[in-house]
Amino acid sequence: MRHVRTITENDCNRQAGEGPASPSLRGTAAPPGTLTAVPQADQTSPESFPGPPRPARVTPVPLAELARLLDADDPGAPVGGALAEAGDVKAVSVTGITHDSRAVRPGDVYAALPGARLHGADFVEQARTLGAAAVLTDPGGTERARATGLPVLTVPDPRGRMGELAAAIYGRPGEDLLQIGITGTSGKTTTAYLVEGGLRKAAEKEGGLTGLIGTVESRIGDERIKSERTTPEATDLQALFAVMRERGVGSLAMEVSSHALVLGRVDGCVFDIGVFNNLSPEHLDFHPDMEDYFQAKRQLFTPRRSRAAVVNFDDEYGFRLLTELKEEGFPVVSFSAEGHPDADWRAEDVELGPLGSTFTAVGPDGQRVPGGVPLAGPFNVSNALAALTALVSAGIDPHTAAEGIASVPGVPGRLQRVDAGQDYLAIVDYAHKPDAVESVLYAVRKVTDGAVHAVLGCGGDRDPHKRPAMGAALARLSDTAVLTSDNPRSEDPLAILAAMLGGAAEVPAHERGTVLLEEDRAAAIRAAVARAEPGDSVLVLGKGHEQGQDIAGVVRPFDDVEVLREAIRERTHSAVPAPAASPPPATPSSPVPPSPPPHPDLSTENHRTDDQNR
Ligand SMILES: CC(=O)N[C@H]1[C@@H](OP(=O)(O)OP(=O)(O)OC[C@H]2O[C@@H](n3ccc(=O)[nH]c3=O)[C@H](O)[C@@H]2O)O[C@H](CO)[C@@H](O)[C@@H]1O[C@H](C)C(=O)N[C@@H](C)C(=O)N[C@H](CCC(=O)O)C(=O)O
Ligand SMILES: Nc1ncnc2c1ncn2[C@@H]1O[C@H](COP(=O)(O)OP(=O)(O)OP(=O)(O)O)[C@@H](O)[C@H]1O
Ligand SMILES: N[C@H](CCC[C@H](N)C(=O)O)C(=O)O
Repeated sequence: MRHVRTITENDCNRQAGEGPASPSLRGTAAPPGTLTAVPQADQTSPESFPGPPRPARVTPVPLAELARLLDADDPGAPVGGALAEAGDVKAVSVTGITHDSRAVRPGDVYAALPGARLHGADFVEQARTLGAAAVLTDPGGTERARATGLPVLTVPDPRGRMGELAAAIYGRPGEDLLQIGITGTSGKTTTAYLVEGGLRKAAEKEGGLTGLIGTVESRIGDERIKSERTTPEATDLQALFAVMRERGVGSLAMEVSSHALVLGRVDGCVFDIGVFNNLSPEHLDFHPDMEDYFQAKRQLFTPRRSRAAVVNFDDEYGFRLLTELKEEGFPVVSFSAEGHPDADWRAEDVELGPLGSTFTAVGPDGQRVPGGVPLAGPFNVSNALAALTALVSAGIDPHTAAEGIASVPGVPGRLQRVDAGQDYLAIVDYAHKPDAVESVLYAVRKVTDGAVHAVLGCGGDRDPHKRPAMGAALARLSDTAVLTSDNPRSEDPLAILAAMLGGAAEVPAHERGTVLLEEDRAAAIRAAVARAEPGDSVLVLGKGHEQGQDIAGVVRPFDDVEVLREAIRERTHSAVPAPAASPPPATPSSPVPPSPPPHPDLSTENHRTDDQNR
């Protein structure tokens, strides 16, 4: 597959012991929860253009038409309007658009955007060299753009216009796709996979391919492409829609982050269904407060962005959204995994298991649909019910939807089991915010007879406010809490650890497990594995599917699944018995604060209430 960073046919993309690499995620022998993540973040074929995929065929659009589009919608554009800035536009036509000078292809509009760190206008020369046909920019970039000799379209807010322009250049591809967009602090990726499972099942019956766009990967049918971020920038998103349409995709599930809504990445899209999962503290470096964060997500549920809403009745912010949407007369359907009778769809007869759960989805007309989800934890019942409600709202038969959801083989890095023949549970999960850490620890506690040993770090250059709460959650809810590094990025890993430890120390000593500090993530994982006994659980949290660790701007290969598997094998082969029931001595790399008795006692007598062990 050219021009696309594809991972479908890579041998790394399968589990040990599986058969030959399959182009499909379907039909593999892997048990639930073991789907692998994309293996190489930067895989490109030598002859391909850098950057995300583009459609093979685009009908050239005269630049004058684009200039008119901008002027028509923006009579207030400065210096005589966009058209006046565009020079001799009659001779120029356009076949693509990008906001990244490095990804320019011949015939593109290069959108030179003002950013928080840089101005895209500083890269116009590179764009010209690579064959840009024109530049879209703001007044601050006009002069630099003109110096290239290219036609220049100037508007006050080019980021705000880029999406509609991209949609116009690629022939409004989103209009030909059934689109389900999912937002919320936690569960977007999982729900998107589950929705795609339902869409696939429907497509098997009705024809066509399905698509997926999200944090881990994008999928065009069975082809898997590494993602750069949760929601692509508008230029890349519209191109991806066009590729999907070109290859016969009829429906797609997509994650919509709050960044995407604020930064115009989904401009030019109207989702058939917008799904709201939940809201809890996260990204408070980007959003000044929770209200701003809620309002950002709220934008998805306006006629400009969605035709109908599916909302979590059980979530505090979900309930507020539901109430507001009903008052506004916006079409909305609610769901409740807790079985609230006022919700349109609710879960009954929920049976939670270590590998997944079953439930009955009860609909507004009393219909009863047997459902299942191949991932453990009550929150995944909620994600599955969200998916089912969205699929039904999009017109898919509920039984087909439920069948498709239950047949999803797993979600990379989400409650992903690692099995190297050990007699304890080992799990990799992407929990990297307080609410998710708590949810996953509660879920694993429920299915663990013995002790829970959990490893967690916090990402650098990301919301610092969540660090103490994450440290506290780990200390409170695990028997061994190993605090370690995530992606420190430009920050001092020890400073991040100090903030986590501060939170852990706030938990009264009798309510917390043994707290260990180990800056080196692989060593931290080994430390957790070293403490595991039969019937225990080892959890490695925060990085999930990620394939690298960013330390001081250098990304080294690091895959929690592989490191955990290796640690388990090492321990099995060295046959070292689990350490005796006393904490290891404090060393410079493990300055352990005063800790309670070790886990055999903790698991039963850690003074936790039933509620805490819920
Ligand atoms: C806050 C945020 O999201 N910022 C994004 C934004 O940055 P920015 O506007 O400040 O851009 P900048 O770095 O100053 O650069 C200015 C312009 O120069 C361009 N440029 C820059 C260098 C160059 O060589 N050539 C070039 O053309 C850039 O493409 C950009 O258009 O536009 C950039 C270009 O697309 C993004 O890379 C950048 O994402 C940053 C790196 C990021 O980390 N974003 C994360 C937080 C994010 O978006 N996360 C959410 C997930 C949230 C969740 O659900 O957990 C997501 O949707 O992924
Ligand atoms: N509905 C939920 N409620 C609470 N926690 C959840 C829920 N769904 C998933 N989680 C937890 O959050 C983690 C991230 O889940 P997932 O990737 O599905 O969410 P996300 O919204 O896409 O996250 P992100 O925005 O950080 O990429 C999971 O690994 C799990 O620990
Ligand atoms: N979408 C999230 C992912 C965080 C994952 C975690 N491993 C980290 O690096 O902080 C972000 O970019 O903030």
